[in-house]
Amino acid sequence: MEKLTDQILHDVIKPRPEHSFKGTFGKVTLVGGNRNFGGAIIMAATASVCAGAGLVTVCTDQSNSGALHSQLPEAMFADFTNDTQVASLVTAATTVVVGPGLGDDDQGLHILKNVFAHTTIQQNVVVDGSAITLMAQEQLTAPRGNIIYTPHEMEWQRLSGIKIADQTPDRNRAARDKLDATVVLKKHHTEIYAKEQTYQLTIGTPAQAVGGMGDTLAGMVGGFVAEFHQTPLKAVLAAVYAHSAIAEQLAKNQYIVLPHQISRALPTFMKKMEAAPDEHHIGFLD
Ligand SMILES: NC(=O)C1=CN([C@@H]2O[C@H](COP(=O)(O)OP(=O)(O)OC[C@H]3O[C@@H](n4cnc5c(N)ncnc54)[C@H](O)[C@@H]3O)[C@@H](O)[C@H]2O)[C@@H](O)CC1
Ligand SMILES: Nc1ncnc2c1ncn2[C@@H]1O[C@H](COP(=O)(O)OP(=O)(O)O)[C@@H](O)[C@H]1O
Ligand SMILES: [Mg+2]
Repeated sequence: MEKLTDQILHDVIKPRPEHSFKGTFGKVTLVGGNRNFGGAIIMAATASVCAGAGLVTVCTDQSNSGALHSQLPEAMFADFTNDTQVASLVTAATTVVVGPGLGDDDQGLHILKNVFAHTTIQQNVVVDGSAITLMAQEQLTAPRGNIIYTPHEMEWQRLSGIKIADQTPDRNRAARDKLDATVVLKKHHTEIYAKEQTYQLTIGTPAQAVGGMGDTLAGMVGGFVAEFHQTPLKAVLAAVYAHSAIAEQLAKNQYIVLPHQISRALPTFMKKMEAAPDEHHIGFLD
């Protein structure tokens, strides 16, 4: 297993080209957030915006519209029960993030099937939270695209059939190979199962054990793969690393870290990381 270092940040986060516009940095469509879990998709969208995705649209329950706009005016809103609109927003995206707070009821299933029917082979598709649970429960076929699953250990148990206690690297890799996708297995020292290699995060803190932390990671992964689309796997690895690196910095002075604080720290963090390694100092929030 290859241990990730902050080199991955320097490999991925580069100064932005002068000749660019929002379209250069990808379009992310996020789908999730039912009446009860609106915060999940707002946190995910906040992470995508703060990571630097060019355009971000959120398909969610109508009741979340006001909260979304007041928290994140940079994002656009669509009603996730409008199948036609969701289909066209999914098709128009370069990256789709589906699942945070979607819910595993009939409404969530209907929306997920509509999303899965409209992704394309060129897109990155981040499948998180309820979308993973529904896929496992309903034995749904994976959608088209570069699929990135971001399960926690229980979601991975549901998707892979491997009980948490039996989730060894060898078994996880065999399950990944069957899925033919990138799997970000979230836990203390998250493991990333990619086609050729397995990577391990050796940073991160229990201060991250807070609801919404994974929703934020899903949005960050979506934002990074949209923005750094030339190197999608490295973008995933950099997002996973940055998420915990920022959390560790905040945890120096905080007992717990709020997920949105990670997102809000991203622009400053990324500015420090665009410089060559010897030009930055590690206390980037100082
Ligand atoms: N503010 C919000 O709106 C929030 C919404 N959320 C959404 O709620 C939905 C359900 O997700 P949940 O994960 O809460 O529920 P799940 O039922 O999918 O998973 C939680 C269960 O898994 C077990 N578990 C075992 N190992 C675990 C591990 N390493 N990490 C996490 N759980 C582990 C827990 O004990 C618990 O029984 C998702 O769509 C999620 O995005 C959550 O993210 C919490 C915050
Ligand atoms: N003790 C811990 N040490 C390091 N990271 C943790 C710890 N607990 C949780 N995390 C991280 O927090 C996130 C939790 O994801 P998830 O359970 O999906 O949260 P949610 O669905 O509530 O947003 C993952 O990225 C996981 O690696
Ligand atoms: Mg989650």
